[in-house]
Amino acid sequence: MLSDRPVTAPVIALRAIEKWYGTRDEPVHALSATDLDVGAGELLVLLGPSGCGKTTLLRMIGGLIEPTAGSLSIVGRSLWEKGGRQSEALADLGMVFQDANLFPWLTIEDNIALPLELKGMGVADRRAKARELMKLVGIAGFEKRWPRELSGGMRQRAAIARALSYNPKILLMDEPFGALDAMTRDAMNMELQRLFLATEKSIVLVTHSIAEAVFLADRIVLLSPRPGKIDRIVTVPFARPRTLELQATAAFQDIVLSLRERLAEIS
Ligand SMILES: Nc1ncnc2c1ncn2[C@@H]1O[C@H](COP(=O)(O)OP(=O)(O)OP(=O)(O)O)[C@@H](O)[C@H]1O
Repeated sequence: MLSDRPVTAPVIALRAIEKWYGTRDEPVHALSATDLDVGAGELLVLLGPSGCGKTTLLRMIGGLIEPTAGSLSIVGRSLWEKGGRQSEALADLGMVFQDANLFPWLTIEDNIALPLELKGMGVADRRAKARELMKLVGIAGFEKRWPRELSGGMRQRAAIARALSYNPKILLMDEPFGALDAMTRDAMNMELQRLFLATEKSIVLVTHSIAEAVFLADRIVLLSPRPGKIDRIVTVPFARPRTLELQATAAFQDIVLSLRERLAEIS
């Protein structure tokens, strides 16, 4: 059975994208020339051993790091302009990191509304939008709370709501649940799947967890290190919505096991 979300025109297209970091010693070849497409409405997971370039790749897609070579387009528009400036394609991207990075002096709703404030939206409209998003991510009722008053999982929900505030087509997530306990992480995986199905975003997510990758992904891009490059791309065949019970099935465990074996070989 193939995934029920067909991959259509790419919303992210990488062509021969490469990254070298200059350091005091030798330059580091973080990613060798890489081609990759992410389809509209696809959930793509980047998986691989420490140092294989997952974060580098995600940050290049997000316009936070400029590639050393290659081209990168977002919904058909080149992300980088001449002179090292990002183009308007940046508006199609929302980012979520391992740490929620909420401002402690702003209420939850004002944290979520901040990108809209920066775009010049009035206070009533942006708070209404924040409330709508809080309902979507399951934290309605906490509008006037401070970030410190929320659990780690709730703070990550707020960070996701903030990333969705200006309605980007693509969500980029760097180990968004890496700091959460196992039960909260399971709950957040279910929540992310619900959001993914409800909003029809494309998502690129970095994780260290093989089970999380197999549970969430339409396709898993396995990267190998020194220098970082794509080792293989694994299509995950399970229909959505997926339940946590799926993880106990032989079919799920088979994919986890083959990825674990390959990870051990390339680490
Ligand atoms: N700013 C930097 N300057 C120099 N080298 C860097 C820099 N950022 C990353 N690197 C190097 O580039 C390589 C890829 O790093 P990156 O953080 O992208 O890997 P990763 O797969 O995300 O690792 P992890 O799973 O540990 O987070 C590593 O060798 C790392 O040491």
